[in-house]
Amino acid sequence: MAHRTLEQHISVDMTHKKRCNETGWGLYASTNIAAREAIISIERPLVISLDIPRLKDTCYECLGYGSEAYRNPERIAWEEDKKLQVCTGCHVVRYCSKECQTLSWKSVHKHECSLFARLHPNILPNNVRAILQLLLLRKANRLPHGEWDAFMNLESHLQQWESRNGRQWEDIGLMARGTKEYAGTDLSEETLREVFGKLLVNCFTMVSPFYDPLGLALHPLAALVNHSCNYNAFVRFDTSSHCLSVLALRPIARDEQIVVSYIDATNPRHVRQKELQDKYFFDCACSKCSDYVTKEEGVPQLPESSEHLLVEQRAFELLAAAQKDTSITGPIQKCQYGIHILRKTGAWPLHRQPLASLRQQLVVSLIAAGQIHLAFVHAWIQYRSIDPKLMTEKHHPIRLVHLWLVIVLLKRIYFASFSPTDLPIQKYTITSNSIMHIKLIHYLHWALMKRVGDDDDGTFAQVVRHHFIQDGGYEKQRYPIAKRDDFLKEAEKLKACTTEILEKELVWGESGAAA
Ligand SMILES: C[S@@+](CC[C@H](N)C(=O)[O-])C[C@H]1O[C@@H](n2cnc3c(N)ncnc32)[C@H](O)[C@@H]1O
Repeated sequence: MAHRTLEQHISVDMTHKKRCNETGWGLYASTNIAAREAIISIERPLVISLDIPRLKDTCYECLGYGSEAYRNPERIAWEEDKKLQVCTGCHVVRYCSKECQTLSWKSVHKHECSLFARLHPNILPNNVRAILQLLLLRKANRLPHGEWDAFMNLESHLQQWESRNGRQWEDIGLMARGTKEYAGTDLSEETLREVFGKLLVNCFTMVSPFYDPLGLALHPLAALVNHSCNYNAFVRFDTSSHCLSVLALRPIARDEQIVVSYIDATNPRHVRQKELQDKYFFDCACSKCSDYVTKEEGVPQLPESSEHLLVEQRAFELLAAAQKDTSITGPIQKCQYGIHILRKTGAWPLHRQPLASLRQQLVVSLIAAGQIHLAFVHAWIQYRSIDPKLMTEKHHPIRLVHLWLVIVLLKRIYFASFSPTDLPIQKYTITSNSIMHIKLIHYLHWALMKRVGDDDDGTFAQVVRHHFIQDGGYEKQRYPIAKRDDFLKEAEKLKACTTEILEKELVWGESGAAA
């Protein structure tokens, strides 16, 4: 079989590479690039690997969601129901159709299936599966021409991992030893340690078109994009086409460096700096890290007092604990308490972290607990009051996904057969006027359509358009303008409801903030 070259996988590339002392190699715009334009598009990155929980509810080939995914509240945004069939060879990976299974078998799975079967019921972590796949394809001479060499030229920070001599260095050693045994490769353990170092430093978190984390992905060209907390580009995955793209967030001038954010850039400066040093071995010197106060967000980069620092630390701990908690009420309580202790200080505007992340986690946890009405109110606060401060571009992909979530929740409320149990929502319930409710959904969907634009052919844009057409959106498009007064009344109701819920966060009763 003829091998595809590195270039054949790259359908768009508007960059050239340059090296500088501080940041190593980086990618620069080779022409003026408009906001939202694709800078790089790569069909089938060199490596993609699903997280262990996602192997159960995600098709191993097209990465579409199976029906199991509905139990995962983060995936509320995707409304596609597929029954997945497990591979009868290994009992590890699943497919939504025979076609997907055949494609996957031919391209990768036949090389790894018997190994997965041998280890079953144990499943290797995603980074080990990623490297095994790479080595097995290399051994079978099935890697696209040039990609192995390009991968081996990437930064590994191996010496720094070694001199830090921490837990991660131990893990790198263990993974290298295990992989050598499983893949039967001619590469030495030293080279395999280097291979793992390269994976850790250069992979992206692979997300669905709705930004649900799915696993990891790596491609040697995209790996050359450097970091800035004040980024001008973002990474997107269109799962069904396996396309990894880097898109411009704002206009980028010719010869300007393309920079994405490796981390959550909305976090406080000291948290960002620590994460970048821990995972990528550098001190960020971007414009956002150099300012004492972040101009756009208007919040101090460092907590103002030791008391605030302690509260911030506690709130971050509560956030991490809520993310891990698999019970129904536990994560809700943790988020609400974290929100309460931050807001009680009087120093945390709604968009200051980790307050914003606690609210986002609260939305996810409330959906999991079936408290759709309350989840909607918090999602609404996030979309209206928090996102515009944290992400100034109206078309920022996370803002669009949050708006989509608001629409999906409003739809769920409309079709829900139950009434809200939460008192403030009962008082102002937005379902009281069902015609208005439908119009609000349509109005927001229309606003989202405008922000997505007509020329975006990504999966997210396609799903948004598909649902708009299915709901008869184009015929109804005049409603919002004709009934502006009704909308204002509805907006007042929503505002009163959010104000009451926000006030309650300042009080901590025996059964929590919402008591
Ligand atoms: C994914 S690689 C990016 C390509 C890399 N510059 C190279 O030469 O291969 C990540 C590494 O690039 C470097 N890097 C990325 N962004 C940086 C920044 N803003 N300042 C300093 N170094 C940076 C760090 O060494 C980091 O571990």
